Amino acid sequence: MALQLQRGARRLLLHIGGSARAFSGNPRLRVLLDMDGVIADFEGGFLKKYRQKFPNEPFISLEDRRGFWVSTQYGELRGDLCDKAISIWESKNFFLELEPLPGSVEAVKAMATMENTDVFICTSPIKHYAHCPYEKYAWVEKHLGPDFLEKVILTRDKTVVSGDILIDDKPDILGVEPNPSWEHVLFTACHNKHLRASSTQRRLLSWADDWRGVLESKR
Ligand SMILES: Cc1cn([C@H]2C[C@H](OP(=O)(O)O)[C@@H](CO)O2)c(=O)[nH]c1=O
Ligand SMILES: [Mg+2]
Repeated sequence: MALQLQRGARRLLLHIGGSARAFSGNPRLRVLLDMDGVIADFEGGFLKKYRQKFPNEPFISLEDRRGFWVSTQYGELRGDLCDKAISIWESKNFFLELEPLPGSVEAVKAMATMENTDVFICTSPIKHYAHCPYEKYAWVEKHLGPDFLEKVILTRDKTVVSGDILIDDKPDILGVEPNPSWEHVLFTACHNKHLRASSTQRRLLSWADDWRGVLESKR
């Protein structure tokens, strides 16, 4: 009963947004930024390397992408294309060579210098761990600088990480914590742009969108 009341109160505070943090007395805003699809161009990098490796196979243009998992849509196109797609992001240098999404590096650097703001990169490695975790760190060092290595959180479950806001391109972010502390702001990507906005989910359309306004709304 007490636990239920506590959870209810927490949900209410989360519901009224930034004031939950204000009540807690912490003046600092903690921002969690997803990596692939938010600051690094996973979809563009995938399509480029897939077409290079399999020039005679059908492909899905970014315009026609639907659903979060690339391999699912390729598997629907033709069964064997699922494994061909997976072979791309399991290859050495796939994650390292992703281009930054337009404006992302500038925005992340600007955000990190804002007063009362803590920025973390919160990203999930693929389970084929031969290259991905190393390359994610190397990417951060290359594009954001060595100091940012302090800010990398690698986790397969983002619900257990605490923060005020999580900017992420995955529409459903699930894990063991049913009530994560953060508000998920959906970053628009080719695979999610056709989804109908849920009444509670806010979006950031790109890094040209008003990310400063979104952060301010949480203070
Ligand atoms: C397989 C796959 C992974 N990813 C990204 C998401 C995760 O990174 P991030 O958490 O930085 O968005 C990572 C592991 O799944 O690769 C896609 O964006 N699409 C895919 O189809
Ligand atoms: Mg992502």
